[in-house]
Amino acid sequence: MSETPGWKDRLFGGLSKTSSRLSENLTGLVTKAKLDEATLDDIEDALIMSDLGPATAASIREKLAGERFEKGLTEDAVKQIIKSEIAAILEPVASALEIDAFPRPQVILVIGVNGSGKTTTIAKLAHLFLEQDYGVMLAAGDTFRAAAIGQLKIWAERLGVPIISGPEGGDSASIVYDAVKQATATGIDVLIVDTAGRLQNRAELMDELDKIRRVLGRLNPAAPHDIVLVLDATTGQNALSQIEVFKEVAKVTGLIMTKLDGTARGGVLVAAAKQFDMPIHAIGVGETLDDLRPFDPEEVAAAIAGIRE
Ligand SMILES: Nc1nc2c(ncn2[C@@H]2O[C@H](COP(=O)(O)OP(=O)(O)OP(=O)(O)O)[C@@H](O)[C@H]2O)c(=O)[nH]1
Repeated sequence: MSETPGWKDRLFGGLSKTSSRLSENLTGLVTKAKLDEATLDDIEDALIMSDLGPATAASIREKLAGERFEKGLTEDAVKQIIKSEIAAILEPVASALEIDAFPRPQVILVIGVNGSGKTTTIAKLAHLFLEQDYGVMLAAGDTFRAAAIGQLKIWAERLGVPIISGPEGGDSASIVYDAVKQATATGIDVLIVDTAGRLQNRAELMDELDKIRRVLGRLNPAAPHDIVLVLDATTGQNALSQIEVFKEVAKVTGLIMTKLDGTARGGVLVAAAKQFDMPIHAIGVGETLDDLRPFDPEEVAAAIAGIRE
């Protein structure tokens, strides 16, 4: 897939708050010629304060302790090690959403709490698939609020893709059923379904998703193919608790982390990768359609560490 011009700028620009915070936290720590235990402790604390999570911070500390730093200790040398550790953590989980379902369509359910960036992410995903020449359809399965349905319709119109929707308070499962039928009949490759994000009521959410699964299963036993959880990076550690809960309640198959541009807490992406062995499909670094891409672990690690080569 061709890379959108400027993606690297968006990525590095988007993650600049995170990399600046990391830099600030490290400033002054790396002035000594030797890394003693106290300095290592301070660096580990700085990494935890940068939201990378205790496990990542400990593994970077271990790496630093094992280095000899023959050319003297510089902040850049430390950042290089942080970068390669982050890349090694992101590598196994970075996994683009592939459209390979047969029979078509591939059904992607998108879940996430209100305000997480779910609707915008659906539009960005649709844009990404359209760029790859796939036929895309949207389904407004989050019938809880009229505004959510309206928002998705506006995106569908802007993108020029069909959308199946129903009234506010309507039955999500029947909307999804209609959407799959129509998508199948019209040769759509990928159906992206907006679903409810009511974490407040787990039983209700679980029932609703179970019902969608049952109804889908009648048309295509393999559907839904993907259940993608959208997370707002600005919520920091709270994003991690959401993964914990949604993983159980909604059988999430992969993650998308958005709003990495709006926060100095982008390290939470790394914490999520380390803590949960779950595919991370893409990241969002802004509000426009081009601001969401599958990511290159090396590049994201460099952007978080603040090293642009
Ligand atoms: N800065 C930034 N803003 C984003 C990103 N993704 C989404 N947003 C913004 O976040 C706000 C909420 O996004 P929505 O897509 O409406 O979120 P939602 O989860 O569907 O929320 P509800 O409609 O409230 O349920 C909007 O103003 C988006 O433009 C991102 O990657 N970066």
